[in-house]
Amino acid sequence: MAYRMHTFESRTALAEAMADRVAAQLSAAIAARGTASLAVSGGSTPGPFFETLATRDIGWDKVTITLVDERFVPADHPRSNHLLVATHLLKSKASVARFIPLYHATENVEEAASLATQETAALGAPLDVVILGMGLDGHTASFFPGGDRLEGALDHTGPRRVMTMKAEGAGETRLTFSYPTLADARLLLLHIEGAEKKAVLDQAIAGTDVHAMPIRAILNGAPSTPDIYWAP
Ligand SMILES: O=C(O)[C@H](O)[C@@H](O)[C@H](O)[C@H](O)COP(=O)(O)O
Repeated sequence: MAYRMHTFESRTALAEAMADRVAAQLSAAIAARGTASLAVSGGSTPGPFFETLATRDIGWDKVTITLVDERFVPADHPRSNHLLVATHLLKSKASVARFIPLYHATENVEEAASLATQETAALGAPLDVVILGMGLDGHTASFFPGGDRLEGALDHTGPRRVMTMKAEGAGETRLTFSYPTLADARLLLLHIEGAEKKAVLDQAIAGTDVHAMPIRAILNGAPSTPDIYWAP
């Protein structure tokens, strides 16, 4: 396993430190290449961090934000990760950032995945910053244990794409970047909070079966060494 652990006294301290780290990486990308790319996860954890990041004074007009994964629901649906980002991140100084959604109101989810693959290809590779979360089942992005396309999603030599994923623990059908797009980010972060998530992380570190706990594919063998940010 290769990772760097960053532990904080409080979730506020974590949000401030991670916002500084992400802002610095985005600014460095803009200085080096004129633009920056940021892919974020959804769920219940990142909201306060998004609010903090949105206050950072960087060249947000040169930043494109997208999602690590998305539920196949429209942007006005309460389970939408696009809605989460629009509410908590595309505001304040970050309101001028460009956003590329993964969801498209297409006939079927495969068409939406194909459109999202085309639209996000413009971000180039590697992405500058990828922020992952982790579920209590050890999933990350939409790499769920038992996912119908988990094998293809985790293929280190597979195409950089947005693909569909169905799994018992996922709720709606998902749209998710594949492993190659996420795992070689210039800055690869895993943001988890609480004692339960720490126990799941420890369990993931103690084992090797990536199908049982897909987060292991990030902790072990990712081209980029992930920085884990954790607070109780
Ligand atoms: O769409 C999603 O749900 C996320 O992208 C997903 O991968 C998330 O990071 C984990 O499920 C953790 O979610 P919580 O922060 O809600 O625990």
